[in-house]
Amino acid sequence: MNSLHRSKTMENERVRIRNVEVLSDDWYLLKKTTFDYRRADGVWQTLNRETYDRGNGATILLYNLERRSVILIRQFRFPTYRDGHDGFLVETPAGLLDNASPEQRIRAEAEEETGYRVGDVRKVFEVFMSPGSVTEKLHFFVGEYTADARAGEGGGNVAEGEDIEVMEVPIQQALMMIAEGEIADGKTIMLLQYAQLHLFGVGANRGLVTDI
Ligand SMILES: Nc1nc2c(ncn2[C@@H]2O[C@H](COP(=O)(O)OP(=O)(O)O[C@H]3O[C@H](CO)[C@@H](O)[C@H](O)[C@@H]3O)[C@@H](O)[C@H]2O)c(=O)[nH]1
Ligand SMILES: [Mg+2]
Repeated sequence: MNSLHRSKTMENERVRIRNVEVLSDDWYLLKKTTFDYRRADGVWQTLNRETYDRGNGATILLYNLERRSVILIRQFRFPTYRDGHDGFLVETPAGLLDNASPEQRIRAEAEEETGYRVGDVRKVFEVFMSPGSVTEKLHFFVGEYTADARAGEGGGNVAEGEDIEVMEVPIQQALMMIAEGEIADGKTIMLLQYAQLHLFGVGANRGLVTDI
């Protein structure tokens, strides 16, 4: 049978959970699960997998068609601080859902991190960003901003250690930053490429950043 036509139930029958061990619950949840997995040839195999569970999240690209610009943030991301990287990442605003709906959460998060009050938002993807180890599903949005929609400074929550720089960047420059490795965050690259293809509407067929 073609893999596209397999039902979810049939696929679930291929997995039997045997044991779940919590390795750490200090901040979020790191678990080790032992399960039996039925391989494509029908043979059962026992596997162990660690999963890191921070819940789900949402992110948004704020864009302005007239100014041909986007809002990006820059912040220190400790896990990336190694192997020669300084740990400062240029990203789209994002936050964990904490039991709120993705749309509700991304509005609040965008304003907290960038200061911009967001009007209509559109959902564009729902994606597993690191499916080998992280349980999180990330909800992707785009929304227009205007200069007068800046309700505050943004910057994030100081008490939680957030120290966020807000940048208005021309779309062309943002795309160049991907090409040059200055933007190295998956969600941000996905949203900027979405914007290149579907929002700013130039260079879609040619795919060259210089065409924008
Ligand atoms: N004490 C402590 N605080 C932590 C820890 N890990 C994260 N925090 C704090 O938890 C807060 C989470 O901030 P959010 O803005 O809600 O989330 P985020 O870190 O920006 O995550 C977003 O981007 C991620 C990367 O793309 C996404 O994975 C995630 O879904 C979300 O969209 C931050 O204040 C951060 O300092 C930790 O281990 N210990
Ligand atoms: Mg955040």
